[in-house]
Amino acid sequence: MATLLKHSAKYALSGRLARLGVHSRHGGLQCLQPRLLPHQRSASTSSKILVEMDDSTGIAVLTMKNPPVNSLSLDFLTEFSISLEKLELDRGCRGVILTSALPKIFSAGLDIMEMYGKSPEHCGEFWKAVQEMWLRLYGSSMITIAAINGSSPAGGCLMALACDYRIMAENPKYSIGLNETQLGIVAPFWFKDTLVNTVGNRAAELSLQLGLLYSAPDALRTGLVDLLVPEDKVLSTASQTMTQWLAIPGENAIGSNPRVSSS
Ligand SMILES: CCC/C=C/C(=O)SCCNC(=O)CCNC(=O)[C@H](O)C(C)(C)COP(=O)([O-])OP(=O)([O-])OC[C@H]1O[C@@H](n2cnc3c(N)ncnc32)[C@H](O)[C@@H]1OP(=O)([O-])[O-]
Repeated sequence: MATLLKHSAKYALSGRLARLGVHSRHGGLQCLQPRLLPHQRSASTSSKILVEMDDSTGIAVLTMKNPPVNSLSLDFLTEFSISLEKLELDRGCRGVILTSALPKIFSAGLDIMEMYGKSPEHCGEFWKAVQEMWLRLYGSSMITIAAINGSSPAGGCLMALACDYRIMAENPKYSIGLNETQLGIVAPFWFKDTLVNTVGNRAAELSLQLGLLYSAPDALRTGLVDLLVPEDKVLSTASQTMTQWLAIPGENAIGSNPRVSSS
């Protein structure tokens, strides 16, 4: 499995590099651009993803900024996979925190406009990009933490589930879950497997069959997320947690991960 994940995650992206520089259809959002200290660098080349690498800690923060709701369009997914691949190849990078620049939304999931009225070729390319995003995150050799600072339905939840650890803002208005059934869609088996691996069989059955969206407290109770913290502490807690994980000697935290080490 590990070999499959790693090899699948490495297939060429160069043909899609041309998509970089395509601007958001919605545009216009003012994202905060933190001032970087000398040991920090912006590794970002993309308009929809901000990557900030701290060389002193080996931690990168990957911030999604695809307004209005961080929907996972083909352009966005391509940029995401390229950004993650670059970090994977950066020997100094050991951990990635995934978060959102948008207020109240982590990610609204797959961009529904990519699935409506498009050619079979476009749908195929889009679907490949969704799978690639999942393969890259789920099979990453870095520690990955989702700092969930807003709602995260469907594909947004999949993204969070593909990380090693999930920290969510304890705002009861935010929800997370694989709600595809409610949309008349059957979640693919790898969505299901990712959920089962996180919450167990029974909770996953209920969750998928009913298309449940969980409030932040319910998500914690179900095991969909690992920790709730006040909204303004999500990112700092993710950094502290990452530091703990990276303190595990050698590659042991990665090596102990059943999904990476099972083959
Ligand atoms: C096949 C395999 C499985 C499928 C997996 C999936 O992920 S399927 C996907 C399953 N995803 C869902 O079921 C999520 C559905 N979305 C929601 O539940 C809510 O939008 C929200 C909670 C994310 C944000 O609530 P809020 O009150 O803060 O914001 P708002 O609601 O006012 O929306 C603002 C604008 O964003 C637009 N837009 C929204 N989502 C999408 C999208 N996915 N894509 C594109 N666009 C989207 C929305 O139309 C509107 O556009 P407008 O009119 O301004 O041009």
